[in-house]
Amino acid sequence: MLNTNKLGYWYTHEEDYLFKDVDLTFNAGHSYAIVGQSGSGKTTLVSLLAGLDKPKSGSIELKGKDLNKIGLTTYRRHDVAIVFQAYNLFTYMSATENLMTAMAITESKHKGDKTYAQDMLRKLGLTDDQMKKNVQKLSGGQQQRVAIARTMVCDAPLVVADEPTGNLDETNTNEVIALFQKIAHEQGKCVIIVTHEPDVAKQCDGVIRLAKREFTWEKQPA
Ligand SMILES: Nc1ncnc2c1ncn2[C@@H]1O[C@H](COP(=O)(O)OP(=O)(O)OP(=O)(O)O)[C@@H](O)[C@H]1O
Repeated sequence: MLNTNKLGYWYTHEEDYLFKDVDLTFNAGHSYAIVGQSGSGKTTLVSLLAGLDKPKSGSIELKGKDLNKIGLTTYRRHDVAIVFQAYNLFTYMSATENLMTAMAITESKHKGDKTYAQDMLRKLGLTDDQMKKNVQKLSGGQQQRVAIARTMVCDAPLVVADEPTGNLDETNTNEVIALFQKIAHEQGKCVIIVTHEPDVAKQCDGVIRLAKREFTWEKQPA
């Protein structure tokens, strides 16, 4: 699905690189955790994988095609769905409206289908009353569920999440991770999650650790 070829990144000088010559492969139908100490470059890596920034060296390919050839705007609109710690929902809209907007922007095949959006929110545990409310009136766990539902109604084959459980308690964390597993195993998407939490990493099919400027596989999907 997605692979990096000799990927490298640095912010100021090349000699202060965060990582270099990184070759990683991410497959459809699996979830992956990216772990490593604070400041090691995890967020930077997923920003590149999500097409939010360009590599300084090497390249990233989706199904064998360089992201630069696809075009980062097209890639972000059609191929990747992003979940942030801070939810990044449209705060002046309801949960249903957030999903409807995402489907419209990404040209999802379910564009305009309100029942589909509501069914997805229901599946993720939101009540009819909650999905009509302005999202700011929902709890953190409920807002993160809306953000995840948003990735599920879009057709993007790739889901990238940066600390998606950072603001959640243990129960909500477990539920959110179970949802990511469903997205990978039942919808056949490729899910990549940056996390500080060992319990979250443990539940993913693959674990990649960034240390000493190198990414290494701690666990590879079966
Ligand atoms: N825009 C920027 N300009 C310069 N340096 C930056 C910028 N963004 C991040 N950095 C530096 O790059 C390094 C890697 O940052 P990054 O956020 O990718 O790490 P991380 O592993 O995700 O950290 P954390 O676990 O704390 O979120 C850090 O030392 C950070 O200070």
